[in-house]
Amino acid sequence: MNSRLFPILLMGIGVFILLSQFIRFSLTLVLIVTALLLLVIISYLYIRKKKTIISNIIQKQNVFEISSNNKVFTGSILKLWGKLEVDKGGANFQKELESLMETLSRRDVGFEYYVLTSLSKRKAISTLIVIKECSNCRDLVLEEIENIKNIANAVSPHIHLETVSSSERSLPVPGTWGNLSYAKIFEKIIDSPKNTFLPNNFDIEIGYMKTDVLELKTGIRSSDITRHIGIFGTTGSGKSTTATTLIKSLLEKGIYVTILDWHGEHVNKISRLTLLNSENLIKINPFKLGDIEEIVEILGDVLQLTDPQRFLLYSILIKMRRANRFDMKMFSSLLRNIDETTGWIREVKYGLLRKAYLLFTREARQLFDDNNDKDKFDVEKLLFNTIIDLSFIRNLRLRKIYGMLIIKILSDYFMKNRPLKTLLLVVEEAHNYFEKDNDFLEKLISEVRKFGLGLCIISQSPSSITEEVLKNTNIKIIHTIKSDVDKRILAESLSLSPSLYEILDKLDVGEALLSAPNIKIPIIIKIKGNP
Ligand SMILES: Nc1ncnc2c1ncn2[C@@H]1O[C@H](COP(=O)(O)OP(=O)(O)OP(=O)(O)O)[C@@H](O)[C@H]1O
Repeated sequence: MNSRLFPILLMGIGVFILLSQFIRFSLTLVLIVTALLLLVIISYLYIRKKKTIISNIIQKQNVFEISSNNKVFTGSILKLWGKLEVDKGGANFQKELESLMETLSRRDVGFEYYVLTSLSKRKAISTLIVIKECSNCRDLVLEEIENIKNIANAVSPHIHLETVSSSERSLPVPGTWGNLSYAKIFEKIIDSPKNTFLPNNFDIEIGYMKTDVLELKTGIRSSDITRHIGIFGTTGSGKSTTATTLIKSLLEKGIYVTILDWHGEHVNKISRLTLLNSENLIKINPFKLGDIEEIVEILGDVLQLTDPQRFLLYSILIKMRRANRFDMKMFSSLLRNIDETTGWIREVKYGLLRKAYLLFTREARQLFDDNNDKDKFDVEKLLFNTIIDLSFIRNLRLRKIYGMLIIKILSDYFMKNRPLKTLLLVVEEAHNYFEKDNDFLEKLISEVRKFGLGLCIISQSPSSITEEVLKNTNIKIIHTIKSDVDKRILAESLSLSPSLYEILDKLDVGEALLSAPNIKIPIIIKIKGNP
């Protein structure tokens, strides 16, 4: 019991005895009054004891002194910083902090240590509070701070301790709140996107996004795939794996996929897709396919024809249509029989013959020569859900022509038939097709979206792809990019913030920057590995 209770009790009893000389009290009244008196005194003392009264806080030279219930506590506060040495990353701050706390907890020098974390305005700061019950002991506290800094140097070399100077803001002293356990983190800006930016409206899951506290599944909307997809990244950064993850998710949703596989990378990776290669190749007759101008555009681009040579090619194709003959022999004979009325025509004719010679080679005939005059084939049956392995076509220009003709067949089919189905045409090594301004491809990419055909353009060299095509890929999945030109072009097309631009060449394999219509700002995600 409190030492002040006895004098007060004695005083109360004395007053009562004095009064009892003048007034006659009954015994019961005496007992009741005494009990009440005792109750009041005990309650008063109990309430007084429960209250913690901080009467004074003084801060001087980064050392504070707190007077609380007639006791004095002296201490200091140190801010925790993570130090990263350039070119020597890999510091595990959390582990180092734990070693520091463990070492401090073994110290028996009368100090107490608290790690206190404040969270405000998307910023978290952790501090180490060093405190001891003592008065007039600033020097002792300063000495202990020096000791702690030396300990930190030894056991947690990447943690820097900085004394916090006084501020206008007052916070409750931890001890007054009981034995709380505090989180341990360093000062950092929490850069996780605000709730409104989180990509939660997706139905095609492709990976997850890491925030400071959790991993959030993330993806794109299947309804956006006709707005075209671009997957970019340096060799080995994870492009094909990302495409495979995406394709498998799309197939599960009932969306059709056709892969134009330049290097045969996808062969055997997706069992649900039929493989087309040299064994079961579909022969295509380029002279028979739709719009003559587009055929001239495709052949002219690959064979690098001059404008007069394109014109000559155009006139030959018109003649083939009129004669209703589309075989290579007819093409060859019409070309050879062009009147050499002027030297200029002769020059153009032999220039075209020289360049078109590629179309008469054995390899070309295996791909294009279609003598049986069949002008229709079942596009859905033959081309939907297939991997077209182009790697067996040795001549790269023939490979490109064949790939472009497949793109044309599919786009014509969607535009003419509007099949109420959605197909994603995956174009691996897309810079081989979209490398220069090509009216056919530019027109195609802006038009086909309305008809249910989406393109997924995969390339390690976005700077080689025409700007129009890059602009038209509304979903971009960008793996690490090392070349400055490529980084700049992608950053400009997405108006990236300087911090995201800096990250572009530092992403790990499988990590990517995702920009899509279902998210407000680009985010860094980890793509699911091959499911
Ligand atoms: N999301 C991922 N998770 C785990 N591993 C991955 C991931 N993405 C890629 N990898 C690994 O990285 C390697 C290269 O991946 P991938 O072939 O997809 O890269 P790429 O960019 O297509 O390369 P290239 O341009 O040479 O074709 C593979 O061995 C793959 O296992």
